[in-house]
Amino acid sequence: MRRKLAAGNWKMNGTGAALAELAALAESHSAPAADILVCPPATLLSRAAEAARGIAIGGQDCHAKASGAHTGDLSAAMLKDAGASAVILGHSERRADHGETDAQVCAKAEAAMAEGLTAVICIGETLAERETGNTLKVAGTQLAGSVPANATGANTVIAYEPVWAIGTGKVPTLEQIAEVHDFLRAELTARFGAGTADSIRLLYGGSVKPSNAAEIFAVSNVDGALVGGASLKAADFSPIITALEAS
Ligand SMILES: O=C[C@H](O)COP(=O)(O)O
Repeated sequence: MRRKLAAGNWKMNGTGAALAELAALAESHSAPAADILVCPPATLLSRAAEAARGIAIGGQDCHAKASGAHTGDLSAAMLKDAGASAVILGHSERRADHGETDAQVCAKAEAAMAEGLTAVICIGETLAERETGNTLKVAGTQLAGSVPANATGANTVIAYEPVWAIGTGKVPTLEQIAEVHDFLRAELTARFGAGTADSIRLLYGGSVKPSNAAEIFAVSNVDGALVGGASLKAADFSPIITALEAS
């Protein structure tokens, strides 16, 4: 049985004052029936780890190399040292802004896993790809190229995030979410076998809010959510976590 996961991605939002939201979240969910992960900007990782009290903390990216001349980058070991237990990799914003390829995402995931971090690997189609009927083809290609061969339920989480649903208020139909999540589970089963595939959590991401969370969490093979905007305030993220716990 997969334990549900509510993951928050603060993206490039938040200074020290935002840690009050994390503290409030921890206060409201001291014994959660689902795993909770918050991924703040790297500048807040250490302080977030102190404020989190039971909530896991994650980074939003890491370099594939352990150290070296890579100005501005952070290694998996650095994230771990700052208190992270997970890292988001291959988010569509990084794929778009920094040209990250599936192979690069895979190398980063291998580096994260080698440090004992859980890799939250993001995939998802653009609107043009959906409208041309290529959603599953894109999802399958990204999954195959971005997920390392040593993936397990302990070191890997997959987040399906349609690019057109991120920060737009647009959400796929529940049937569309189910189609992709069922497909991803089948692809993982074909590659890793049922035992491993059944242990890897599949998150949905893209305009998840308190008002739509429960119906999304009822969808086949949805094991939680990767939440952007609605993870910034405890008042928004908390009811999403509660909906997940009840699902
Ligand atoms: O990583 C989170 C996703 O990009 C979703 O963002 P959003 O909830 O603001 O649409």
